Amino acid sequence: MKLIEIENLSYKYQKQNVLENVNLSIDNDDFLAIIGPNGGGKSTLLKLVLGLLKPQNGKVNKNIKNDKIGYVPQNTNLNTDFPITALEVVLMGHVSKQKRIFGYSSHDKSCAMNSLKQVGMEEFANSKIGDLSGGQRQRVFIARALCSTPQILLLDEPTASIDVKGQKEIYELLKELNKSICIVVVSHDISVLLNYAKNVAHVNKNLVYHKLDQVTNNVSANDEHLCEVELLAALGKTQVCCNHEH
Ligand SMILES: Nc1ncnc2c1ncn2[C@@H]1O[C@H](COP(=O)(O)OP(=O)(O)OP(=O)(O)O)[C@@H](O)[C@H]1O
Repeated sequence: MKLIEIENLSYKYQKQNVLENVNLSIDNDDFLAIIGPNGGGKSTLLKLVLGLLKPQNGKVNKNIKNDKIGYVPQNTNLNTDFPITALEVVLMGHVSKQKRIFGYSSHDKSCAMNSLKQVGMEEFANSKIGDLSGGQRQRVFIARALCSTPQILLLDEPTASIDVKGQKEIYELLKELNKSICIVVVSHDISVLLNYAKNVAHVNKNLVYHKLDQVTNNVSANDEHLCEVELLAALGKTQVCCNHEH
């Protein structure tokens, strides 16, 4: 089933064209990697899917309600000194649905504990968010997005500033979640992503789409040094231009 269908989408901030004539279809069981250079328009595309920005040209057709789209934003490592527990962070996933005057119900709390369990963080429920590692903290933010039992989970650079072991753990978690949820990840971790993603969208104003199973014969997914340029070369998009040096 198609969850999202994007047709001829264009977007500009002031006079700067950021996305041009983008087409993309996302199925309910997809694990889609969105890659591309800094400033290429990846986050803007996610915001358009989320409905945070309105298309200026073209359409974003959604076959799901907005509250069934989970979102893990960039830079969740900011403000780690804030005195809040992992459980409280996850409970914030309920806030937009029902504004509560007298705190959270026991049902909210058990849902939040359930989400923490899904990401393997239930034993850290009462830990301060600032006392967790980057990878653990990211799991808590994923748990927060899971509170609304989403059908699709959008993650914007979920493994930025997390060590290699932590990155793999996050992707293993996403692979597990992908058994029942569509996963869309913006990331620069190409070599890690290759082991997990089913499809790749390269966004640099325009969008070029590739089915990843057509690549795995040409590329070793275990190559730690694989970079975006090599991946795109393997995909057949050899006209990519960059200043990359090994
Ligand atoms: N609110 C905004 N107002 C004006 N320009 C913006 C705004 N948000 C983003 N831009 C610009 O739009 C372009 C695309 O930004 P976007 O964040 O979508 O790229 P990105 O591919 O996610 O980049 P990165 O990999 O660095 O996160 C950039 O040139 C950016 O400076």
